[in-house]
Amino acid sequence: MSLGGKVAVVTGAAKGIGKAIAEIFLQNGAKVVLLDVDEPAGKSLKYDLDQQFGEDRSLFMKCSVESDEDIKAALQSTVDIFGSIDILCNNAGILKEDDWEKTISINLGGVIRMTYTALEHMNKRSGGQGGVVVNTSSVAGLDPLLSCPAYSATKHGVVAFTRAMAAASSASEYGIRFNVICPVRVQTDFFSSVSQNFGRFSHLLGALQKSSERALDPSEVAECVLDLVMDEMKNGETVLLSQSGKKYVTFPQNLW
Ligand SMILES: NC(=O)C1=CN([C@@H]2O[C@H](COP(=O)(O)OP(=O)(O)OC[C@H]3O[C@@H](n4cnc5c(N)ncnc54)[C@H](O)[C@@H]3O)[C@@H](O)[C@H]2O)C=CC1
Ligand SMILES: CCCCC/C=C\C=C\C(=O)C/C=C\C/C=C\CCCC(=O)O
Repeated sequence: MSLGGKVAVVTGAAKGIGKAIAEIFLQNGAKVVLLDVDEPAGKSLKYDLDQQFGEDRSLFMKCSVESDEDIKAALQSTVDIFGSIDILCNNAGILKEDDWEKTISINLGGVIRMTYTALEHMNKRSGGQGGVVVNTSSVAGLDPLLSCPAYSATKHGVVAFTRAMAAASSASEYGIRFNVICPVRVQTDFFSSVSQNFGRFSHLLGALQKSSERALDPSEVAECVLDLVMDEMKNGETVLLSQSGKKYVTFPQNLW
């Protein structure tokens, strides 16, 4: 799949992993819609990207993945301005164990809300052109972290939702592939304040730390996302991304 002429929507795009995903898509010829709640950071990134790629290659829209209204408006504007949605990256996420309802609403609810609204534009069965969705889970979506049970639950949910949607899309001929990435620690602002966000489990922080292991660079995660977008054979894949590279995760089959 070439990205020339394709339109990608990325949530949590103003910084960190989302920013790296947006950049690699632009480098590969796509148009990119940057969605984020952080308006100053989003506008500043849009300005920088305009200098590198030209003003007509990206849009920034303030959009919370918690808001159906924001999502509907952002995706309709995307189609009105750029003509289609070909790629969706559900990447926005937070970790606040002491506000677990918000953590669930953004990390899992946001993925489901965005996906169902995007389907209205992408689904081949309802006039769309098909495409690909890549969701950002975490290693915590495969191996729960004891210091953040709610965050781990949301990331397990993102893996399950992605796998179920891949199967549902194939069975229903939506023409949309679904894949999920599960990175270990990545060097972003996520970690600069994370130590205050473990709430009642703060005393467990550090129990699993492997300080000798380097954090991944966001660009390494973006390369993995690009592979999953470009390779049309990839559907229903769960990719664990660690310091030793990427590994396609297999799950037990025929359990019932
Ligand atoms: N940094 C890490 O070590 C890892 C991060 N992840 C996941 O990667 C994703 C991105 O994380 P980072 O780039 O590290 O974090 P980050 O904190 O650098 O960036 C997250 C972005 O999401 C935005 N955001 C927050 N709430 C939002 C909402 N309601 N609607 C729209 N945007 C919203 C923020 O404004 C921010 O720009 C998250 O889902 C995170 O759980 C997964 C594994 C490791
Ligand atoms: C400082 C080393 C942390 C290792 C965490 C590895 C992966 C992180 C994945 C994420 O999605 C980020 C989520 C939470 C990580 C923050 C701290 C984890 C601390 C783990 C622990 O000691 O319980």
